[in-house]
Amino acid sequence: MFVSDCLSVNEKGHLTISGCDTVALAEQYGTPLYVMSEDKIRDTCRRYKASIDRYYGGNGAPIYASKAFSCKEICRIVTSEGLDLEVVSGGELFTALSAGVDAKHIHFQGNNKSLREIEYAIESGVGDIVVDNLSELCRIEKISAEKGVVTSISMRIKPGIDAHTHEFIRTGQIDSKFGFALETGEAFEAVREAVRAEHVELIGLHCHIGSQIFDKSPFVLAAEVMLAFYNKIYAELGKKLTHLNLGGGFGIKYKDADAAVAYEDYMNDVSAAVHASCEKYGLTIPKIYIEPGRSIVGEAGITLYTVGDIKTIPQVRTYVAIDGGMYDNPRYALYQSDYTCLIANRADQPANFKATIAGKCCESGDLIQENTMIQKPEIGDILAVLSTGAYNYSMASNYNRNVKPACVMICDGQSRVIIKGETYEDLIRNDL
Ligand SMILES: Cc1ncc(COP(=O)(O)O)c(C=O)c1O
Ligand SMILES: N[C@@H](CCCC[NH3+])C(=O)O
Repeated sequence: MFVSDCLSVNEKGHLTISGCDTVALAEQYGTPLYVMSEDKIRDTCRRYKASIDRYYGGNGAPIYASKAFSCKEICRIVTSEGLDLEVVSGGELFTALSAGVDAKHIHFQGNNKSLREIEYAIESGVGDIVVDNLSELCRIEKISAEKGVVTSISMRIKPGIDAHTHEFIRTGQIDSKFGFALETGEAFEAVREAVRAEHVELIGLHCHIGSQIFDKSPFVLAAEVMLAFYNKIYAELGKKLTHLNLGGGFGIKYKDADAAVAYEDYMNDVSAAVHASCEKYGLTIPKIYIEPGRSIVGEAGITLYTVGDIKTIPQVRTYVAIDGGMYDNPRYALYQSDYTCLIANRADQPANFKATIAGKCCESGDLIQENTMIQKPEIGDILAVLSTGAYNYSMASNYNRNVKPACVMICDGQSRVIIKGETYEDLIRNDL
């Protein structure tokens, strides 16, 4: 009924998340409020881990792409389930290390890592730095030489695959700022450089074709393209790699109509392609990594707001104004992303009222959803936006000097704060 299996309705007609009444949560913690289900996150981690175990005998791991939601508690939860962690900035690395994540299980991505970030990654002993471009390779080589260490690296390859998703969140096609192109020979030359370099050890290849992808075929194609390249490196350079990271990007449900594919199905088809390609080239199956972010936390999260005003413009539309907006969820403003919205305190009622959900920022485009069907709203209602666990908190800002909401985690029917809500004092902390 409600996009995610951790959501339901109780006898009061209130929306629940993993057994907790969302209206009670809004009362206890205030709104806006991010709410995450630990049960759901752990369940998804276990499904991914079981797939790596089933198809590759555990040789490899799922890596949680922490950009989807980076905070200490989520880092602790996913790594306690045996996942590795991907970080893309010094800040995400600091968060992961502060949470106690073993640096060897951290993969450092990014298309323009600063000198400071590279030094920090090397000093911390991260397991794998994923190199995006030649200048970065030179920087890593130089810093490693200065420190007298050999740094493990992978190369980010653009497999030339145009996945069907929003233009801004595609990354694997040739016109992308990320990685080395295969078609032009750039990737091969970069690998040759990496193999020559003395203070880096090239362990593997990485690709990521985009995000929120429902179709299985681009993932299968990417695996085939990457293994052909993996083989070429051995055949022509005599370099045996050991790791292949096939990226993330699996689609989740934002609306009930979204045709999300079960993760096991992706894994089944992709692993069939991996096994077939390895057999074709006579390769030992490398350690296989996948790097999902959205699909681990997305459907596990909701955001609760209070309705503060309802403004009907005759013959035009009705705006339902909430106490949050693009500062806690910029995704509609950025990508016109779909969301399911509902009145949490009347979740059992029919959604027969057409509303545009407006945020409180000083910006006409500050909307969460336009012309969406919800239960007839009243001022003071709790409005829930579903599937907000990924790329909401992590993309939040302080626009208009709004404070970022708290986040509570639900486990076994109990709630606990995992991120405190910001205060006005937090806003001026660094002001001089
Ligand atoms: C390199 C890389 N890995 C992993 C991810 C995670 O993708 P998703 O959250 O769609 O699973 C992304 C984001 O698209 C990415 O850029
Ligand atoms: N931030 C995007 C996805 C980017 C994925 C990271 N490369 C979203 O909200 O959908």
